[in-house]
Order: sequence, then C-alpha cells, then structure tokens
Amino acid sequence: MANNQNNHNMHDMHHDSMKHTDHDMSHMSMDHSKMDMSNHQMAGMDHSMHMGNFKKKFFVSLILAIPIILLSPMMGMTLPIQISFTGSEWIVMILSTILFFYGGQPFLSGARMELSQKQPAMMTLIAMGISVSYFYSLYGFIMSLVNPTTHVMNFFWELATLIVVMLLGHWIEMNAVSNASDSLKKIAALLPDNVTRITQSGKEEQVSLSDVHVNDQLIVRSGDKIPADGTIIKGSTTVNEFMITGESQGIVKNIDDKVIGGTINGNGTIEIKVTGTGKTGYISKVMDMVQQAQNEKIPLESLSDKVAKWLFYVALGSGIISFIIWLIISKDVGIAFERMVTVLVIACPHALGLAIPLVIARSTSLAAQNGLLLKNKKALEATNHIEYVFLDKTGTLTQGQFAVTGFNMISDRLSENEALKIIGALEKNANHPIATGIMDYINQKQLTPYDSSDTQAISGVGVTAVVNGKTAKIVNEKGLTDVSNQFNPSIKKEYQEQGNTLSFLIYDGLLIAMIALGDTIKPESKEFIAKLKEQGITPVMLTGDNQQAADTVAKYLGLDHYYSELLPGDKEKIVKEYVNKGDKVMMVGDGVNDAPSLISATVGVAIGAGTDVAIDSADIVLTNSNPEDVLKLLSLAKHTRRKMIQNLWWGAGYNIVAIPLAAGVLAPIGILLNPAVGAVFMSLSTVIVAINALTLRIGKE
Ligand SMILES: Nc1ncnc2c1ncn2[C@@H]1O[C@H](COP(=O)(O)OP(=O)(O)OP(=O)(O)O)[C@@H](O)[C@H]1O
Ligand SMILES: [Cu+]
Ligand SMILES: [Mg+2]
Repeated sequence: MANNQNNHNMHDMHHDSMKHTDHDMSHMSMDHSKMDMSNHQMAGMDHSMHMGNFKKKFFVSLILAIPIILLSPMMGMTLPIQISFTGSEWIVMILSTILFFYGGQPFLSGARMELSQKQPAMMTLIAMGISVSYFYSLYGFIMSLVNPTTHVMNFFWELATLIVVMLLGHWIEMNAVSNASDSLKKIAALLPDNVTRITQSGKEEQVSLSDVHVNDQLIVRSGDKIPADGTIIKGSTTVNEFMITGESQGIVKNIDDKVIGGTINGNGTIEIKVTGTGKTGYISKVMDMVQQAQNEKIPLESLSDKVAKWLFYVALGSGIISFIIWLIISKDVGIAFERMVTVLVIACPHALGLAIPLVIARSTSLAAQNGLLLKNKKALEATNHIEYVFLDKTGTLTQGQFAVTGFNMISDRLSENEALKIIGALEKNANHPIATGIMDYINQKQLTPYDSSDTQAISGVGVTAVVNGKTAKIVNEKGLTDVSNQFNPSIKKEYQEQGNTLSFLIYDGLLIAMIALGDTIKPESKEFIAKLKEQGITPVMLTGDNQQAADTVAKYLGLDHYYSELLPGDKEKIVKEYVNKGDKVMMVGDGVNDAPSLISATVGVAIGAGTDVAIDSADIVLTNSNPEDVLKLLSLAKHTRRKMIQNLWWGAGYNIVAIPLAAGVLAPIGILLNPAVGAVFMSLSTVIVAINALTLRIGKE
C-alpha cells in the first residue's frame, strides 16, 4: 500500500496502521523465535500483514456496497433490479458513511501520514478522490432534503464501488508484492521445529530447535531438513542444497564435511555437530545480506521516486483543470466533481511506487535461488556496464585442489623424510590450497610433522616458521634470494612446462628440496572464458602463481591477457589502474590475496568456497564455486534492468493516456470513464507491473 518514497516512510506507515487495525495473522507461517528476525529484516512480512487487513476490509466493504448500489438511482440509468422506497436514500447515506470511514480508513490514514511528512503522494490522491465524492454526495443529500425540487446529483454508489475496487486493487497488489519476496520467506520457513539431539549419555532426545546450541550433536535422518549448520561427525549422505546454490543435484558429504541448516538430507542418516543456529546460521546471514541490499537505492529508484512526486502535482493540476473546464461546459458541479475524482484516482502513482521495488525483490530472491548473493543492489546495476572481468587463477579458474606431482632433494644435508616433516611443520597451520595439497601428501606417507613456532605467512611468497630451533621456509622462486647453495635448473624444467607450481624448502639458510604441485582447471572455465569474449567483455587473469603456470592455464583457456607473480598489493594496483582510467571492472576471486582488489573493483565477486575475507570484501558472492555463475549474474543484471525500465513505463507512462481519458477528452465521441472504472485502470497498471516483475528470469546466454 505504501509507495516507496523511502523505506523509513514505509516502515513508519506500517507501524502506524498496525496500531490501529486488527490483523489476520493466520496466514503467517513464520515462527519468529526460530530465526530471531525483526519486522525490519523482512519487508515481505510487513506486506503480508497488510494483506490480511485489505482482504477483510474488501469483503466487508463489498457487502456494504451491494445495498448501496441496488438502492441508488444511477444517474438516470434504470437497472432491472433497481429498488428504492421511501426513506431508502437514508439507508444509502448511512451505509456510505460507514463505508467511507471503514473502507476508506487505510487511504485516509495513509494520506495523513504522507501529509505529516510533507510528501503528498498516492494515498493523498486516493484520499482526496474518495473524500471529494463523499462530501459532495453528502452535500447533495442534504440539499435534496432541504429542497426536494433542487436536483443535486449524489454519487454514493460510485463512492462505494470506488472504495471496493481500490481495496481489491491493493489487496491483489500486496499479494503480488509478497509473492515476489516470498522465496526469502520460504528460506526462513525451511527449518524443522523439532530435532533429535544426542545427550551426553548417548541417548536420543527430541528438543525444539530454539533449544539447540553450538556444539550440540544432532541426528538427521534421511529425507529430513538439516536443522542447523554443522559438521558431519558420523555417517555420510548426499545433501540437496538447491535452496542455496540453485543446484538440484545431491552433493556427497562425508565425515568432517560442512552442512548448512535448511538444506535437505538425502539418503543417509548422519550425526552433525552444530556450528551455527538461528542468527549465527548461514541462512540467517544470507537473509541479512539480502535485506541490507534492499535498503539502499539505485539510480532508477530515485528516478521513479521523482516521477511519482511529479505525478502527484500533475494529477492534482489536471484534476482541478478538468473540474473548471467541465464546470464551464456542463454548468453542473456534480459532473465537474466526478471528472476531477476520476482524474485523481486514475493518476494514483501506485504502480510507479512498486515498479522498481518489485523487480528488485524478485531479482534478489531469484539470485539467491541461483547461488548469487547480492550484498549490494548497486552492484547488480553496475554489472550491466562491465568491460573487463579480472579473474584470479587458483580456486577461481582452477579447482584450487593441489596434488603433489614431484618431490626432489637438492641438498643431502637432511633425509627425505626429515625434509618432509619440516615442510609439514610449516604447512600444517597454513590455509593456502598449496598447504592442503602438501599436507595430504605428508599424511599419505604417514609422517608426523615436527612442531613449529612463530609461523608466519609471507604474502605472495610462502611461509616461514621456527622448526627445531632453526628458521625454516617454504617459498616460491621469488623467495630464493638469500640461500647459500644453488640448484640445477634442469630439475624444474619439466614441471614448469606442465604448469606446476614449485615450492622450495629452505632450512637454516640452505636450500633443501623442491616440491612440485599441480592443480586442475575447472571443466567449466574454458567455455566461460569463450562466452565472456562473445559478449564483448575482456577476461584478464591475475595470479600470484609463477609465469609458467599462468601461461599454461591462459593458453589452455584461450585467455589473451594475464598478469602473473603478483603480490596481493599488485592485484589491487592493476585493478585500480583500470578503474582510474574509467574502465568498468569486475574482479572475481576467492583468496586472501584477492580481498583488496575485490574492494577496489567496480564490482567485486567472491567465489563461495573462498576465504571469509574475500567474501566480506565482495559485493556479490557466488555460492557455487562455478565461474560460469558470473554469466548468470550478467544475464540477471541485464534482465533486471530491462524489467525495471518496462515497469517504469507501465507505472508512469500509462498516465499519458489515462489522465486525458479520465479528464474526458474523448467525451465528444461518447467515452467517459466514471471514478470506479478509473480505479480499475489504476489497479490494472499495478497488476501489470507486478506480473511483469514476477516473470523476471535468468536468461540462457
Ligand atoms: N602456504 C604456502 N606454501 C607454499 N607456497 C605458498 C604458500 N602460500 C603462498 N605460496 C606461494 O606464493 C604464491 C602466491 O600465492 P598467492 O596466495 O598470492 O596466490 P595464489 O592464490 O596461489 O594464486 P591466485 O592469485 O591465482 O589465486 C603461490 O603460488 C605459492 O608459490
Ligand atoms: Cu493506487
Ligand atoms: Mg588465490
């Protein structure tokens, strides 16, 4: 019901009418305690509260309107079922008065709100429309009582139909609004009420979800919804994470794998250890993000606000002008008033107020279902103008799952196993994908790493720590500046040609060993690069890895541009250079070393499996680790924009035709709308806008 002049406005209004009206809450399936959400976090909820309100008012008003219509003499027309008797005009007047105050109440208090904020808008227009009809009719009624021979027309029946149609229109519309933001609600309603917890003594107990805490152990049977975020401690299964990633295929999960509350457990029974529930849970965080995104304004929205404001004055002006002209032509105040009311009603910029928000609501929830989390609304808009996509290599274009492909001793000071134990000591606490690959290798050999202290990452180079009292380092070639011995370059040649990443162990200033690791390119990456190029977007790879490895990947993927051996600062510098030149740049990355450049880019996109820093720095998060989701993002951005512009036309542009029509320019050829028909037109434009928003899809290109 509120047009979105601004969000505060909306909220205030909701609270305002919440105090005054009773709500039908029965349709609300959401349990607040579960997710700990306030009204402000879920715009959709506010709307549905009003729906209850409009629905009831609509039906009551409809019942009141029937006798009014039947008992009213309709401007000379005689209906077959026309009834009137002595005193029946009193019934009409009394029922109309009730209808005006009861059915008109949402519009009247909405208008009061708008006026108190000095922002007259659609509620004011509607309120003016119904007030003019009511008070003029009342005046006509009194006049004909005083002097039965004067013929002052009243249009109580038109008032009645107008209010009924307006209530219906707003009810339908709220329905559409809440459908658009429905998928968020669906996510919230995902969690089961009761869960099975394992007590300390190993027994099973049923508890309600609100009593579950972090570190509790829960049993999730096959087919059940997973009630909280957690780590699997027993069993294995497949999980359907459709709600979060848009990917409907089950994902295999084993012990130590993470599961997300709200997703659906497939064929296995598992025990999980809870890592997050309620507010700390993943879904709750996602909803916060989405909500935040909906709270800022994009340029098209500010435009629609401005147009809506103008429309108010245009409507008021046209209303007054048509009143004057019709008064001159017809010399009948009643007819002139009727024209004015029709103009006021038809111009209600209702559809306009909803044009953009509805598309945004639909677009954000569509995005969430497809594994694209928009942390920032402007980012989606900016995505439309992207010229360059900068891509991190490791973890973005490649799997980021390293396997050791070779291990060569350079010095014979230490044994192979000793060298590996030192490497293990360095890598066991590191979180780089290389570290994970190396640890797998060491574990396979069943070696126990030494203890280490003072572990420190050398960004873009490697790791250093103190092991057995001496300084140990694992570094790439950049880190080989101060070693006392040399190595024969022929040992690295073959590995390098195959695009391996090479790391060297330095212990106590001596170069000890070389370890080569290979990563695999994601199968989707090649097509992704090709499609970006097709769309005229230039892909550029930015990597901290060595030149050879970068070159191999670039050649394979058909990338014409790449930068290698970059330190985190270098990535940011390159991004900034382009941005400062005025280029629109999207950065896609996952690692710690991508975070600064994600912030600097026009649009920063983090790959979901990435590090928290990357996710925090990004504008958009892809929950799947599939780079092709960038294409979905581009498509969504394009379609969203298209729908917004279409909706602006439906919401505002239709007035170009409707206002003159309502004012009666076609009266000479016999077309004259009455206020209720005007209200139908205004509702129609809103419904069109809503349907248009709901049909937003992500394209295939
Ligand atoms: N824990 C580590 N163990 C061994 N080498 C490391 C480690 N961390 C970083 N390095 C070395 O530093 C290089 C750059 O790392 P950095 O994290 O900056 O980039 P990256 O993530 O590997 O590549 P990309 O930028 O494509 O994601 C790596 O290629 C590797 O040679
Ligand atoms: Cu309206
Ligand atoms: Mg990286």
